[in-house]
Amino acid sequence: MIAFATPAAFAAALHDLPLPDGHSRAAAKARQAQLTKPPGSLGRLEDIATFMAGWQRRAIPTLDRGRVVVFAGNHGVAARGVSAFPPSVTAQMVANFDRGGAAINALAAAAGLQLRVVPLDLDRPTADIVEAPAMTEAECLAALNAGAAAVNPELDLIVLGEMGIANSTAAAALALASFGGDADDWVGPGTGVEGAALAAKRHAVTAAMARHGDAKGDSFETLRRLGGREIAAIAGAVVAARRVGVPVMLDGFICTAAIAPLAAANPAIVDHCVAGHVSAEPGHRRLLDRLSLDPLLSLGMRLGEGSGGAVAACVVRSALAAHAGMATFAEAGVATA
Ligand SMILES: O=C(O)c1ccc[n+]([C@@H]2O[C@H](COP(=O)([O-])O)[C@@H](O)[C@H]2O)c1
Ligand SMILES: Cc1cc2nc[nH]c2cc1C
Repeated sequence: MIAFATPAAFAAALHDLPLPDGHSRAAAKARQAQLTKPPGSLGRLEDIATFMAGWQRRAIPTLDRGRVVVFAGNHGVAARGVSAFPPSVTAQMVANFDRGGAAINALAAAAGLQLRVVPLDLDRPTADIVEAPAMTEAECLAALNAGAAAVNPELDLIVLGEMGIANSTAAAALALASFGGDADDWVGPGTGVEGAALAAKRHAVTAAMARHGDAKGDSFETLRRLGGREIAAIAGAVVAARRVGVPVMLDGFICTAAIAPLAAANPAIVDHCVAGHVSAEPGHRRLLDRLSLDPLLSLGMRLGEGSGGAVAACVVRSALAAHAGMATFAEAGVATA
């Protein structure tokens, strides 16, 4: 299992990243060319099969062991009135996940994925990022390692999700620190703020950036100062998954923002990741563009909790079913072009 002992060890894990297996990719591509369809006619499904083959290191990849992991955390910046909901909702939704009543329970089951929920110190919110670093070094390392611990090397796919009232403020700050621009480029309604609350959110992101902006260029420090526990856990999970060769399905704006500081340090960190969807949060499209990620779906979703990633996993399942199950031209006796 992967663990990061120090901030320097985390930074080092972002370099010399493992590559997909070229032979398995080539074998999958060759198989696609032999299946009974005009070449390329399954479009993106063909690319998904090849992608999964490379990371799973086999010509015929599977989705028998897929897992959704939802990390939850609370945020001190919530006290600034930047969310439409009170922070108590984070723990209440975790209880709802545990009872099976949330969207992700239904969507993970529909996608044939196991669901794991990881609450991270919910009764100890991170510090308000306008006033102080969100986390201490030890807290940030613990969160990164909680993420890494959720990655079983035997998984065929891991779908990452989050729950945390006010975390779209932290996500906007991370995107700003990683890719520049101004607060307006990255701040949006989140759970549904408008008017004075939206202005408070914009102000919080601008002020947090003024305080912590000198950390940009250092992915650990950026996560520690501007992120949150569930966000750092996603970052840790993405790095750990890469080191053990497990492909990752990303969810919405917050989930994607978690890897923005990593991609700023090494853009190749996204190579084992698929963007499940583009959420309705306006900054998400911009962030995906900066990461050169092309989302599979655009459904107007903005829920988080891994929901968009779980729906997109159904597309992966379809891609792999066609790849494994179709006959070749030779097997079916169908004439080639
Ligand atoms: O995934 C998204 O793109 C997304 C967009 C807006 C809101 N959310 C969810 O809503 C919460 C963050 O919104 P907020 O307004 O509390 O910052 C958090 O629990 C997220 O999972 C998620
Ligand atoms: C009810 C609710 C459910 C959520 N799931 C993810 N983020 C959420 C935010 C709220 C407010």
